[in-house]
Amino acid sequence: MTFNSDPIVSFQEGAIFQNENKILENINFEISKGEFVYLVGRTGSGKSTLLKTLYADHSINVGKASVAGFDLTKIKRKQISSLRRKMGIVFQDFQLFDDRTVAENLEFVMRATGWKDRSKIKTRIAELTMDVGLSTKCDSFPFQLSGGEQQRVSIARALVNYPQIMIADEPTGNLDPEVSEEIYELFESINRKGTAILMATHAYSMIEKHPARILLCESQTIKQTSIESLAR
Ligand SMILES: Nc1ncnc2c1ncn2[C@@H]1O[C@H](COP(=O)(O)OP(=O)(O)OP(=O)(O)O)[C@@H](O)[C@H]1O
Repeated sequence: MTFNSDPIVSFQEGAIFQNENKILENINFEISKGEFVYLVGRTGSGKSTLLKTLYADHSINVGKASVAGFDLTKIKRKQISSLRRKMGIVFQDFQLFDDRTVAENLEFVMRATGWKDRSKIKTRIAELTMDVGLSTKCDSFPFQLSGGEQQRVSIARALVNYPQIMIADEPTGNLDPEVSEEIYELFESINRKGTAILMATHAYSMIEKHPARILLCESQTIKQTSIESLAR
């Protein structure tokens, strides 16, 4: 049996621009399959731009950059949906359809990504809502849910197609500490089942409680750091 140990994310000498402005350069890092990695850095340091680059919402033309086997420097528009099917994306502001129930929010993404069989869709929705602790809320609308529950729906939506990596951009930015703790625990349980996670966050107290490798956006590049250096 051959074991494929290629990293899920790999950058070599990458540089990312916003129009003609350089946002990040000398980007050199890898994320292994199944790894949990934090991305930290001051406001405006380039975290969101890096994450957008990973899901091909922002282009990269300098250096080497790949995610889940896709070369981001060469990716074609028509390949982007295949790339995104290998990743789950979670935002700070949930981005749910307010006029659809939890089940309908999930079904919408499933149908948009090629799911057709009614009974398979139903079974997957039951699994997903169970995995994120929302089994009893399938028929609720987002406005009937707490912020933490809404974020659980968006995490379930990101998991629909069994992603190899989840990209989360400040997923607890709108949540209080107690609820944030539950969301971190949920990400940890998803990670234990084998999905890599790259999470941008400002919540150092959460990193202390849930340690993992930390990448820092600083001085227009990406460095590896530790919670001890950040706390100084
Ligand atoms: N659409 C855009 N057009 C022009 N400049 C942009 C755009 N988006 C981001 N920038 C600039 O790129 C730089 C990096 O922004 P980015 O949003 O990636 O930072 P961030 O680290 O995610 O910040 P935050 O923690 O506040 O989310 C900033 O200087 C920002 O002003």
